[in-house]
Formats: sequence, structure tokens, C-alpha cells
Amino acid sequence: MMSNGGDSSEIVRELEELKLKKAEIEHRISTLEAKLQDTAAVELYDAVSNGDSYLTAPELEHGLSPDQIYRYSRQLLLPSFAVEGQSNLLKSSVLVIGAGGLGSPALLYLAACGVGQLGIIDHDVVELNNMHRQIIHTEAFIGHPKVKSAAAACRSINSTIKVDEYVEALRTSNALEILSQYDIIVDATDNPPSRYMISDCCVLLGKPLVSGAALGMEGQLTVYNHNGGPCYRCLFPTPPPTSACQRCSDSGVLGVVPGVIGCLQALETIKLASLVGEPLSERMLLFDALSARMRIVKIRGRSSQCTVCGDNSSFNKQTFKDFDYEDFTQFPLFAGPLNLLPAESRISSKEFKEILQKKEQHVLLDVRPSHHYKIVSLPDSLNIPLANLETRLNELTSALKEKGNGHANTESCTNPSVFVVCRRGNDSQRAVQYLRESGFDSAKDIIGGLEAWAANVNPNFPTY
Ligand SMILES: Nc1ncnc2c1ncn2[C@@H]1O[C@H](COP(=O)(O)OP(=O)(O)OP(=O)(O)O)[C@@H](O)[C@H]1O
Ligand SMILES: [Zn+2]
Repeated sequence: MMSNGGDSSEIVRELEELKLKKAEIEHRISTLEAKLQDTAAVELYDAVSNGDSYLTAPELEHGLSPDQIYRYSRQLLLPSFAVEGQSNLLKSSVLVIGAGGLGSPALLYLAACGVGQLGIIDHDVVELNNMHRQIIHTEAFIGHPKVKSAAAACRSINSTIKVDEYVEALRTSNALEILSQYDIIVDATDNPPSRYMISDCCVLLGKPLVSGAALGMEGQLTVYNHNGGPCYRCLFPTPPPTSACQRCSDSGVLGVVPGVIGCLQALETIKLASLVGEPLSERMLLFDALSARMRIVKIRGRSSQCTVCGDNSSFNKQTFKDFDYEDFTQFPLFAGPLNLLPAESRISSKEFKEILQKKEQHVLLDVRPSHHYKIVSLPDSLNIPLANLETRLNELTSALKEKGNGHANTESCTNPSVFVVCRRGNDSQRAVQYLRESGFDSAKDIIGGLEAWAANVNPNFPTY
């Protein structure tokens, strides 16, 4: 359809002319832009070679580069933090011990905020059951050292900081040498021997220690050995009983709980490093996730009687190197299998499979806590948690009787048909010890528990 009575060939010609003009204008624009850039570059080059400073990056007293100013701008804008805080942070060095539930968020924030030098030490590898809380790691790193994974994550967030990797456990033999290279120490481990060792080492080296702990639905946080404040031993001169010490792998933890405490550890570290704010020394933060409560309680100051930081302490570097922290806390640095029973009181998971195949009469006693039992269990098993075994022994006696092999009277229970299983084969040994003392003379534990069953007999049996 024509409009305004115009001739179509006329319109096409006019359109072509306009297009040509448009192309000319665009070409002219890009030529001028390029020229302008060249001019700016030439002027800058001239300015630099003439020593003119008005076009070069300004020399700033605080020493931050233009890139640093831009990267950390949101922190620099905080009046209470400002360039002084950032400069201090960039000059600081921090060692994070443990790249697990606490270390993961702590490391991410410390790398991001611009701690100049960040050390990471851990001997462990990334596992699938770490992923729900150890958020610095990705699935691609499963089976690889946590330190490698964490260091890669830190570098990808901030390529401008120095990241040191220690793929090893911290022990008395390497602790003094490694810790001495850092200004601030972050304890993100999960066991009493490491906690005492790290605190003692910080006292010897005069380093502040940002200590966090999280288990189940609760967490706590404090800063030790800061400005005359207490050390870990001032507060806990004697280790807690072994029964009070749990690992996440035994008692569980909701992922975000160490996430909260790890973030707060990063925050306390940033405050110490930047010299901003009031560190959480001589006070302890207690976090209860279930009731959504966070309390800060005053804790005792430095104890003059403390065997490590006290007035008359003779604790020195040599004492430290010779000290047996596992013996002191009665807690192993690395969770390993117990060996409480003689060989004749134990059978392997494969031998137990043969008993099932031969349909030999027996009672399979599972001594795990009932919430573990609900996750997964072997068929036809009786669940009496180890903690209740003494009071519920009659249930075992009845089960034996029902099978036609046992006797209601425990004194005459010589039948070899009680097999005891647990998750990894430690509690089952304790249970067998107790059962044998109680007259179940031939109770046997299944070596390595359900984990060994899954590894050696049924690969489809879930582990956790
Ligand atoms: N002495 C130590 N030296 C170095 N790393 C340590 C030391 N003690 C503990 N760790 C590390 O501290 C981290 C503690 O984190 P966390 O308890 O969340 O992890 P985990 O041991 O993988 O947990 P789980 O109990 O579920 O297996 C672990 O990665 C552990 O290897
Ligand atoms: Zn002390």
C-alpha cells in the first residue's frame, strides 16, 4: 500500500541515501573515538615520561591501589572501618586450623575481606557427607585434600591475597613453626587434644586465638590469650570427660550452626586484624539455634595458677613438644577403631553373612542410638542402645528365648548366638565386654560394624 501518494522508487532511493549517510556517520564516530583514545594514551604517555603526576594513579598515603579501593569500597565506606581498618587487614596474616564446618565460612569471609596472608591447615579429604555444612568445598573436590579445595575457593574469590597450604595435621612437632608465621590463629578444629595444643602454642608464641565450637544445634565463641585475657587452660584446667566430647560424625550437626559460628570467628578475626571494635575476650558467646538465642556471658580472666600462662608456669617450648595431648585429654586426634576384645570374641562381616546364609539361629543386637537405627538397620535385628543395655538386658534374654536358643536366666546364657553390631565397631565391642561380664559368655561383635558390612558384604547398604 502506498502512502501520501508517493512513488515507491522514490522512497527506496531516499532510504538508500539515508542508510549511506548513517554508515558514514557511524564510521566518523568510531574514527573520532579511536582518535580520542589515542590522544588520551599519548597524553598519558607524555605525562608519565615528563614526570607529570596529574594523569597517573595518585600516590596515596594509605597505600591502597585503585583496584583495592574499588574491591574493598563497601568496607572503606564504613566510617568505623575506613582505610585504616582495610590497610591493617591487608598487612595481617591469619592461620585457620581446620577447613571443615567452622573453617569453611571463616575462610571464605577472610579471603573476601582482604586479609593479606591466609594459611590453611587440615589433613583430611573432602567427603560427600561434608557438603551440607563445609560450604567452601564443591562436589568436584570429593576425595581431594580439604586444603587444596579451600585454597582454590579462596583464590577464586580474591586472587590478590597470599594463600598458604598445609596438607597435614597440626601436631606438637610442627605447631610452633607454623603458628609463628601468623599474627592471628583461628581454631576451627573439632577435638579436645587439638584445642589444648593450639591454645598452649598460642600462649608460648603470644598470639591471639579465635576459638569456635559447634555441635548439634549449639555453638560457642570466644577470643583467648588476647591482651592479658585467659587462655583455654585457664578456663578448662582439666579436660572434660571423654563421654562429653563428641564429633559431628557421632552426634550430628545442623549445617548452618557451624556456619553462624564460623562467620562470627571471621568477624572477630577481622576486628583483631583491623584493630577495629572490641574483641570478644573474657566473654563467651553462646548460640542456641533451637530457641534462636544468642547470649554473651562473662568468663573468668587469666588464672595466675594456670599451668601454661600462669605466674609460676614453667611450660616452655620443649615441654610443649614433649606433651602428649591425646593422653592428657584421653581423646584421639584422629578417630580410629578400638581394639578391646580378644579375636575369639569377634567375627568379621563376611563371617556373619555366612551365618545368615546357613540360617544359624542367633540374635542380632544393634546397640546404636534409636535415631541411628531409624536411618537404616539390618533386617531381623533387636535395637537396644548401648546406653540402655544395662536396664534393658531382659529384652535380649527374651529375644534369645524366643529364638529357642537362649535362656531366660542370664547365668546360663552360654549360647553363642548373640552378635552385636553398631555403626563402626567400637560401641559393639564395649557392649560385648559388658554382655560377657553379665553372663552372655559367647556374645561376639561384628568387626567394623555396619560400615564394614557395606564395604565388604553389601555395597548397596547405605552408610552415613
Ligand atoms: N590437629 C588438626 N590439624 C589439622 N586439622 C585438624 C586437626 N584436628 C581437626 N582438624 C580438622 O578440622 C576440621 C573440623 O571440621 P568438622 O568437624 O566440621 O569436619 P569433619 O571432621 O570432616 O566432620 P565429621 O565429624 O562429620 O567427619 C576437619 O576437617 C579436621 O580434619
Ligand atoms: Zn592460662
